[in-house]
Amino acid sequence: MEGVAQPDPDLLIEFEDVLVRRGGNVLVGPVTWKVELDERWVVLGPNGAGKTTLLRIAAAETFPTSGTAHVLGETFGRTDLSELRTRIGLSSAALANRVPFDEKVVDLVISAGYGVLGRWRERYDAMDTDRAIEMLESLGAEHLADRSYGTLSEGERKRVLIARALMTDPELLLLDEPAAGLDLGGREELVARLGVLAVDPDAPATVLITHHVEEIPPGFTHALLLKEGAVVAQGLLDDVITGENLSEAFSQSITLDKVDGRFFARRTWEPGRHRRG
Ligand SMILES: Nc1ncnc2c1ncn2[C@@H]1O[C@H](COP(=O)(O)OP(=O)(O)OP(=O)(O)O)[C@@H](O)[C@H]1O
Repeated sequence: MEGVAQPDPDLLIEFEDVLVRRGGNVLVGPVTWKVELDERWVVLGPNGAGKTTLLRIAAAETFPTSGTAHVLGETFGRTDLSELRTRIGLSSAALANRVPFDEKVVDLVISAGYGVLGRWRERYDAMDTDRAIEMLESLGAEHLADRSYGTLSEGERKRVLIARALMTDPELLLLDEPAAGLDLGGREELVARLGVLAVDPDAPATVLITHHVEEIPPGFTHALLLKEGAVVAQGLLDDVITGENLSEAFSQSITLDKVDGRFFARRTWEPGRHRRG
């Protein structure tokens, strides 16, 4: 691995020309991206833009086909990715689908500390339980502790999975579409919780994937906008989340509003455009 650059100790994610190719197709890249300690990033783009593929590299779940990837100061190709994964909190649909329905919520949160999904011990330490309840509290989900995962609503499941991702006090928190499938109330509740986390100086650096600007919690600082695997724009949130950039990413004219620190987007209304004849 001679010639591979040393990681910058101030960066949690440091990608240089990272690219993922499968079967001759470029799924994402080349992406050069740097995430610092106190930053909260949103990765936004249409279906198939490559968001999850990029996040899976940040989650140490997959290698890039080319380029250089450093996460938490570790260099891909030189480090044990399974070790690295223990330092990262991840909530994703792929993970949600693997949770046994009869798993008790508090056990699901605790088991993150042991790097497993299902309950694998008869008893956990009181300290483990206390911390799990604390994490559930921070997401407003402590009342669900004794319920089984299968009985939870979609919104409750999302909050429990984020509590689980926080259980190990990760250095990096990765949230893949945390608000997907939630109704308006559920989305607003989650966005508010994530907004509190975003401004907490003790919270880990966070990367959140979404298709919808309405799901960007207040307090988020940066954005990476993808289209067909390529970066449309990246940098400070207000510089990236603009009508112009969204129009480019979503291939239609988008009008954007910002109210109370939140973004709202819609297709630009063009009178007569949909009239027949
Ligand atoms: N293992 C794979 N082999 C081939 N193509 C893949 C593979 N995984 C993903 N893709 C393709 O790569 C592209 C990017 O997928 P990815 O899931 O990263 O996009 P996304 O932006 O997260 O999409 P969505 O918003 O719909 O979840 C898509 O066209 C997808 O079909």
